[in-house]
Amino acid sequence: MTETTSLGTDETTDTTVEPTTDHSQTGKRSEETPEAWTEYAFGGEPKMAVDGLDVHYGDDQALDDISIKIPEKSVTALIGPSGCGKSTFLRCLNRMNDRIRAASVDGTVTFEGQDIYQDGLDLVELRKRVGMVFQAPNPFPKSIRDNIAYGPRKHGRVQTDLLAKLTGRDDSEQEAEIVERSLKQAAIWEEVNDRLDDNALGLSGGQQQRLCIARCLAVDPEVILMDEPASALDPIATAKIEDLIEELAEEYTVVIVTHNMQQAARISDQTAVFLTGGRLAEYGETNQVFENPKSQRVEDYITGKFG
Ligand SMILES: Nc1ncnc2c1ncn2[C@@H]1O[C@H](COP(=O)(O)OP(=O)(O)OP(=O)(O)O)[C@@H](O)[C@H]1O
Repeated sequence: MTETTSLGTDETTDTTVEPTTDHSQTGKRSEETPEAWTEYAFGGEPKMAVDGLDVHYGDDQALDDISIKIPEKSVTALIGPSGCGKSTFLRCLNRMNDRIRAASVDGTVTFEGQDIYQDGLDLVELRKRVGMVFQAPNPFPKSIRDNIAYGPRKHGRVQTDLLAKLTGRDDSEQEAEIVERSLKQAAIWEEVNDRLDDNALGLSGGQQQRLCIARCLAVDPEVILMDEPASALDPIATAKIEDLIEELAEEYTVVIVTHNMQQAARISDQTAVFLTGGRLAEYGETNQVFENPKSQRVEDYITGKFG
């Protein structure tokens, strides 16, 4: 994830430069993006829908008129060259950009038809329903158990502290169930169930990332946003995360930013390709986007001609 305060065109990633390929044989055009290239007709109501989204950091535009409908219980991959706005887009889905002073967001983002940018929206509730997992695993410097129980305690779902006990309420059993269920869902229970009181920082990087996924699951989200969740991990840990994401998509709506095109092709149901300038070049069913892209620029990007 790029977290900078200055903007500017990086010549090495400037995909606004036309590729040198002769497109006359393919009939694909690279300069325009017809709506048909980004309108993915999947049938049914979208879990989330983004319409005419523009994001600026100060005077610099990071996203330009993005419209996407995200189907539920599936994996949506966001790919594209560095700096094209993938992380910015992801952060718009649970209003994490609100925390960036320079960011201004225009357009509409709905969650099950409800505008998430409407005044007075409960952001804690939104981020509970639309959870996020970051590139670098970021467990709290607490025990494994406390990491998982943190959210349920904060949201008042379980009370296990001294005051609760004094007032006759003790949800320790319920908390233990949430901890076990979340760790099992994140495929890490077997590795940690005998050391739940150990500090989470003692786990390996891959284990820490699955712990962070478990922490996100503990508050029962409906959508899970993942920003390059495996980029800091070795191939074995990455494979575990990929398997886990595919399993999670049976129950949750997953939106993942990845630099790894093979990963996107392996695990996602639909793929959105962003290109420099913060524009959406193509959005559709993953096999179609990778095997028969409508956009020449997307084909050039996927085949490694630039980016
Ligand atoms: N906090 C910020 N303040 C100012 N500009 C930002 C900020 N975050 C991102 N940008 C700028 O917005 C543009 C899009 O950045 P973003 O991180 O969303 O792209 P990305 O596609 O996720 O990049 P990468 O693949 O390198 O993580 C870039 O030009 C970046 O410099």
